[in-house]
Amino acid sequence: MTHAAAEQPEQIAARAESLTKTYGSGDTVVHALRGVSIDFRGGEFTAIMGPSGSGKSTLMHCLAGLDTASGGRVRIGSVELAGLSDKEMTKLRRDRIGFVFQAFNLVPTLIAEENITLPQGIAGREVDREWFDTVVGRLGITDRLSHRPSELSGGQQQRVACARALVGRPDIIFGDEPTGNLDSRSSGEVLDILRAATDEFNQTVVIVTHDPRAAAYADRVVFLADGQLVRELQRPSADDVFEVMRHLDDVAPGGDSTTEKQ
Ligand SMILES: Nc1ncnc2c1ncn2[C@@H]1O[C@H](COP(=O)(O)OP(=O)(O)OP(=O)(O)O)[C@@H](O)[C@H]1O
Repeated sequence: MTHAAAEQPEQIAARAESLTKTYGSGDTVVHALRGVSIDFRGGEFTAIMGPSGSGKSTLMHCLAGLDTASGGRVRIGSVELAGLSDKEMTKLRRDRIGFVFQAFNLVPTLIAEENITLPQGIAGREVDREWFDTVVGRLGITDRLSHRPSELSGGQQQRVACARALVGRPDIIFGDEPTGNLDSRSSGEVLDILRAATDEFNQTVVIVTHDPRAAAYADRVVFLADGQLVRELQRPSADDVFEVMRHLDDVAPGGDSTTEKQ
């Protein structure tokens, strides 16, 4: 089929189509997503930005199969999430997706190394020791591997969570504020390794961030306002991102954000 070939579906790591998400009903209804359509190409690093409450986390959770959309469709690779059973969804998340989410806490009784390799163990896969050493070395946690999470700083725990997401080399990595707890040096280490995941291993990275400097590591920055995609920048500088954010803050919340559409 020439049409399918032209679309090159294997190049799309994740896709949202007309995604809507509504919380509550009646007077308390919240339209967190109002019809979001977006593709994430394989090997691309995307940052999602937007004012507080604009729907960033909701979009990421729906894309990662952690939350169910109210309407529209989500695809990871060529797999449509709506058609999956709970078991299939768990397998897809385990095999294809890495998470660096603040809510995804480390297991308190396991040392850092065990936390990092846990998903591989559950999946019954061998850990690539060379890649493991590279990841923990680049993240600066080699000397913290035998410590439990309670013996690590918040930033170190965050880097352990990042290592856990990277070690299995998933097709796509979702990060919700992956540098949220980190000082600028540690942030740089996390962002460098996410950048390397795309540049060196053709993995796809999607992060939510409030930090224009973090967004400047991405190939593409997309902006949400009031549940809609309103802007997109390719390879922007931190200053470019900051300028757009400032303008979005002016029109949000609930303003006529669609006028921002390009
Ligand atoms: N479980 C929920 N129940 C009701 N409303 C919710 C729920 N989760 C999110 N919302 C609402 O949906 C909207 C989008 O929330 P979301 O967390 O996606 O925004 P965000 O852009 O990630 O915000 P922030 O930058 O503050 O983390 C907000 O108005 C929020 O209050």
